[in-house]
Amino acid sequence: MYKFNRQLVLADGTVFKGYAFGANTQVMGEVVFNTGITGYQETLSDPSYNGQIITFTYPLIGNYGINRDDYETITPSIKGMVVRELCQQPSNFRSDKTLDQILSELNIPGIAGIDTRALTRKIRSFGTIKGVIANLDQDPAELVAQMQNTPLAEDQIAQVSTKSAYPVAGRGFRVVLIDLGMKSGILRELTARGCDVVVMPFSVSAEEVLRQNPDGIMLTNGPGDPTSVPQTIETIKALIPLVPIFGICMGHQLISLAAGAKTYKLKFGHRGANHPVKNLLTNKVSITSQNHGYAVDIDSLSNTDLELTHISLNDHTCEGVRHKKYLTFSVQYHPEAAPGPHDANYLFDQFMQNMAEFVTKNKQHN
Ligand SMILES: NC(=O)CC[C@H](N)C(=O)O
Repeated sequence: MYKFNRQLVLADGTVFKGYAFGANTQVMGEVVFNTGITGYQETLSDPSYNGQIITFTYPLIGNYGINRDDYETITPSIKGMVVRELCQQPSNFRSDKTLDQILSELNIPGIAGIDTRALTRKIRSFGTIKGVIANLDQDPAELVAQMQNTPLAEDQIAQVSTKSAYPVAGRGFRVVLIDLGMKSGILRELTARGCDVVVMPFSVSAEEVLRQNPDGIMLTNGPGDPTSVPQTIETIKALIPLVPIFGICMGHQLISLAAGAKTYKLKFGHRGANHPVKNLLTNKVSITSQNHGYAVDIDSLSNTDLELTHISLNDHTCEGVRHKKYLTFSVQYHPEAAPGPHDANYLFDQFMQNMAEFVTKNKQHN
């Protein structure tokens, strides 16, 4: 029989004992749960999870291994991983290492053998909560005191955004992508449509963006509280009347704030690949990939030039908006669909159409 050798201690003093995998290091983070049945590689490498400890509700994780292609960033920055059962013998033709191996290499600890149903029910009832993954010899009371004295990081976007601008050349529309913690899938969807992308840091000014002579602006996903980047909100405010904008997740929240709406923190957020969203313009429902802890306040949209276009069918929160006058729209979920499903991929085509309309109207060359 294996012996317990690691613990997950929550800020309210609850202790879950389990088995160590991944790196042998102690971490603190916000404990959240993800309801995807597959997609653990995309999830562990999604920069929007920066600083978080992810619990998977699906009971077996690691069964198709880790492959070369499915990373969403080169340097994953989750704090830790909590699973019910870890698979150490993956079976898939693309697999080249185990989940245990990659987490060791990335210096990220995991804990297995946890009653993830009990943990998830707790988060659902009381909300997301701080937690520590530590070896069993650490005193839980001391860990709780440490958590109380350590606030969660406030500069999360700065931690994961690119430090300087770089081009990803193409022959199509010129897109300035403001990197708030970009998932590679967003770049993949733009380059698949031929876009000539310039990736810029979150702190970029409107003048620096406009100097690239963009046909459109892409605002990506990103970690933490959307109100923590006031200068990015100012940049977006200045750009909305000038260039078509497409926002995803954090990008959606920042467009809404720039237009005068409000955001708030959800009790336990939406994380998974199975969230139903209704498009109010077409009455169609998409099954979507999601990862967010904040949301746009629907009531606050009434004081803005934005209109509600999508809602969550689980809790009726805001899932998308568009501008009444300008070619700006955004969604709270992930149409780049990594790990899938692909229902909402059409939104990238909508962005291409908006850029075509803008170029035809405003950029007729002699
Ligand atoms: N994936 C994202 O962009 C998430 C946005 C924001 N960090 C939230 O939790 O709501």
